[in-house]
Amino acid sequence: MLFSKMHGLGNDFIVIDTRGKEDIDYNLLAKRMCHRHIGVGADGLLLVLNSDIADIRMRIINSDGSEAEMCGNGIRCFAKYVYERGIVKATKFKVETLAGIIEPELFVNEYGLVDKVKVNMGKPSFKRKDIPMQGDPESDAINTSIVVDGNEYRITSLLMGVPHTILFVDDVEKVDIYTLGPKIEKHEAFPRKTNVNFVQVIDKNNIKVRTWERGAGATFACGTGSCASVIAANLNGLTERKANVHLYFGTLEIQWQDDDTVFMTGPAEEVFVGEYLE
Ligand SMILES: N[C@H](CCC[C@H](N)C(=O)O)C(=O)O
Repeated sequence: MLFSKMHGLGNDFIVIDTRGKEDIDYNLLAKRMCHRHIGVGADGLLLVLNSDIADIRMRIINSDGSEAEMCGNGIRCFAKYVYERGIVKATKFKVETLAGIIEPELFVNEYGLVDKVKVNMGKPSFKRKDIPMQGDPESDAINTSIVVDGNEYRITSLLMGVPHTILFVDDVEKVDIYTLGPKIEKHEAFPRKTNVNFVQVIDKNNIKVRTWERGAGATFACGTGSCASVIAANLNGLTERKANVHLYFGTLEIQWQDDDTVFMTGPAEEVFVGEYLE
């Protein structure tokens, strides 16, 4: 099976054109191909499929085999993949996902290759029934708290295509993400678990984010998590609605518009193509 290995600021993916190959167990394939030692290695598997309601359809399966509704870094890679292979001809198009229709816009360089993608990520939801999160279904989870191992943590949780929980810290490098991340990811407050973002505010327009992803563990970057982190920082009075998210391999530009729409702009890279032999 032919694949492409891509990444968005170090959040890495295997991309496969699965049009006409729907009879494969992609949850199992994701676990095998994403394995860092006996597979190709990636945070997730992105599938290209036909759509009846948009120009193309994307599925995202985490490295643990669970399927997510959306993937911000992934859709930038996906958009580059389908454009450069002529599967989609336009530089702005609609992608069907489990989180709804997402609209990437490609920036093509002088060689006809995509090096930056601006994505309309849609609108966040703050209601606990949408996140989903325990508590009054109509209430939000802005600046609330949860208890983990007897310790209380201030959090803000919201839905940005997928569930995200944000904690503000003084230094993202000093967070024990491997201990606290999974405990919050699987906390009973979140019926469908949650992605966990540790956020260090630098100033009103700049933050650092370190993410523990639902179904994938610690990643170098998370697109939906970066969007959710800027939204949460603004709601908590810490940043403007437009901010740069500084990550290990570069920066994502996030803008939460007054009409509630979120735009994310950042790079997408293709590293290699290969053939999976299993
Ligand atoms: N890495 C992705 C998020 C994947 C979400 C997935 N981990 C889940 O919610 O199960 C991103 O860039 O937005």
